[in-house]
Amino acid sequence: MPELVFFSGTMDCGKSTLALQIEHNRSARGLQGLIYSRNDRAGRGKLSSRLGLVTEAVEAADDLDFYVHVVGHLSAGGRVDYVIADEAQFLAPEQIDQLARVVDDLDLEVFAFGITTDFRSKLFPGSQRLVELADRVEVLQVEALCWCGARATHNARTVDGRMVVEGAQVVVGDVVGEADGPPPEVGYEVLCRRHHRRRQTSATARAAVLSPDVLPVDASK
Ligand SMILES: Nc1ncnc2c1ncn2[C@@H]1O[C@H](COP(=O)(O)OP(=O)(O)O)[C@@H](O)[C@H]1O
Ligand SMILES: Cc1cn([C@H]2C[C@H](O)[C@@H](COP(=O)(O)O)O2)c(=O)[nH]c1=O
Repeated sequence: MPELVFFSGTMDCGKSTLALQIEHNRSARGLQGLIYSRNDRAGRGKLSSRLGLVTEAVEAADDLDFYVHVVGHLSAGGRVDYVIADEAQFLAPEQIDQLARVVDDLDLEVFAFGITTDFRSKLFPGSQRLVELADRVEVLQVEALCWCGARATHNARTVDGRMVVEGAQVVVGDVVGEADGPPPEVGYEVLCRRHHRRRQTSATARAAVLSPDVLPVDASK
């Protein structure tokens, strides 16, 4: 039976890479997929991975109806064996319902990839609907790590290097590492829950080590 599968995880845990691998393995066997993405860092109409691979994709704008689009493709004589939707957290809940309809009414596999929660650790509406509707939710096997070495489960946003918990839900950007030079205006860092709650990024942890007189943790939190 075809399924709606939600591959979820933090930023930078390999979701887009897996999407490209699923696409590669299926197309190598002569299957044809429709690939969608939204707000990919590489630009409109792209699905890109940090490993350097990139492929063309249909940009899933607000007004795209997935069911109508797939049916249109089939009606025009196109072949569709499966559907891939990357950056699915940015999709509207109704678009997730349309993906479920593609599975149920067109008998096609749908693989959706996205982060579950935003920088405030709140569900994205698209991810919430995926958790509600997916046949399976798969957590990526390659764990992203917090600076402390624990499994990263949360996404932090930094503005000018400082972690923030207020702002627009959607700001396209990338994770920034210690070797990446001065912080960009808006960056992201994956953290474990403990350090997300304490708002301790790698930069603040480093600063605390350099200033041992400063107590690192507010015990009331
Ligand atoms: N230089 C590198 N060498 C090996 N693996 C890398 C390198 N750069 C990135 N990666 C891998 O790629 C992953 C990010 O892949 P990507 O598909 O872009 O993530 P996501 O879509 O989840 O944000 C990293 O977690 C890491 O495993
Ligand atoms: C946490 C968070 C992330 N985003 C953006 C930043 C990136 O453009 C994407 C995630 O892409 P990835 O391939 O999973 O790294 O989402 C956002 O807009 N708002 C957030 O809170």
